[in-house]
Amino acid sequence: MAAATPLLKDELDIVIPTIRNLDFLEMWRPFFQPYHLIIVQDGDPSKIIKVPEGFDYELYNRNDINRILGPKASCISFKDSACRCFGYMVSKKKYIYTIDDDCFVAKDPSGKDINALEQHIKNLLCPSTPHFFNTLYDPYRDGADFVRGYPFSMREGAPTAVSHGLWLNIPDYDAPTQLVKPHERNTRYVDAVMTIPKGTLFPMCGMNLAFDRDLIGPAMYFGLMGDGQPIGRYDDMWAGWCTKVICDHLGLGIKTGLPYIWHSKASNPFVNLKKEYNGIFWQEEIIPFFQAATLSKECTTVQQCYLELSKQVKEKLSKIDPYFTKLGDAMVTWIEAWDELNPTGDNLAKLSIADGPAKTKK
Ligand SMILES: O=c1ccn([C@@H]2O[C@H](COP(=O)(O)OP(=O)(O)O[C@H]3O[C@@H](CO)[C@H](O)[C@H]3O)[C@@H](O)[C@H]2O)c(=O)[nH]1
Ligand SMILES: [Mn+2]
Repeated sequence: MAAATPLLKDELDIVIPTIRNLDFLEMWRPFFQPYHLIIVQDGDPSKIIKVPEGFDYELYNRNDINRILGPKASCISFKDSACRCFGYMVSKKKYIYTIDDDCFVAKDPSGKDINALEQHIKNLLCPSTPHFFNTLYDPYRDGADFVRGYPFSMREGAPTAVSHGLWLNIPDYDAPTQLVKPHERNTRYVDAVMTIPKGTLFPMCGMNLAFDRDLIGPAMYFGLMGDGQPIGRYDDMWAGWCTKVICDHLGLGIKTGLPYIWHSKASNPFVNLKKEYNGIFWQEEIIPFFQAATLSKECTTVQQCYLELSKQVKEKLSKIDPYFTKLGDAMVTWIEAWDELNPTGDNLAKLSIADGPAKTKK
């Protein structure tokens, strides 16, 4: 009997930011091999990244990013995993899964390998419930449903834009927490997927993340981080806060919980503290900004929402630090670059990327 075609095989790209050889793919081969990979090589572009045989991929290094985006490449971070968002921009697929190269296949309590990609796809393909919390968690999962008192008029749910997975072993802690709890490991496997309620922000981690690129792609800008910037390790957080405000405005859902991956390596907490330092103070003002952010009803596309948000960032956050003026401008550049690489309607003909990625493997 012919093997089943993997779910969304030709509709999903796997985006991996990296500074090292991608041996970790060997463990993911059973789950990832059928899919196309977009590898975003950070750091020194002259370094050769080895990719195991048998994977279909395209690889972009900094020279490629500069060649493809020209001056707009300034919005893509350098020497920070935030560079991964370039992969979202160049993809032509409806769905994206992004994973760090120190994340491996985890096992569920029965000892079975977890196909994280398959669970993310299930999360994305069924609705979310941002407008009314279901106390039995995801009502669309086998063995669950809406509980008594859940309005029948709301049981269709909302389209799911983001699936936020979690991590066993090394938890995604900030540097201060990691410094005081260096040996803490996450051993708790919680068998739940839940929708983050409308009006509630959350700390989005880019380590094990999937999203519907058609629904929310332009909001997944990972900001200006790393080299030359006063902040790092707030790339995914920034994208998550912008994305949640826009999802709430557009009536889209974000889920968190399963699947788990095995996060194998803790990065250096002292290095991380230097990267996070400003963010730890700034977020005390950034969060109230996003909590209060509203978008006008004329904003009906992600791009329109994002551009309106960028104006508010410059108006209301620049008092914290001039960095937010730069970030607000970079948010505009990101949208311009996104629309240039992803033309719709009459500007389709304008597309002329000099040539494709430096390296591809079919
Ligand atoms: O300069 C860099 C450093 C790393 N990368 C690639 O990015 C990911 C994450 O790197 P790493 O696992 O070393 O970092 P963590 O602290 O565990 O990552 C957490 O911080 C978040 C980002 O700020 C990240 O999403 C979290 O998982 C790896 O694939 C590295 O190869 C890079 O591209 N450039
Ligand atoms: Mn890591």
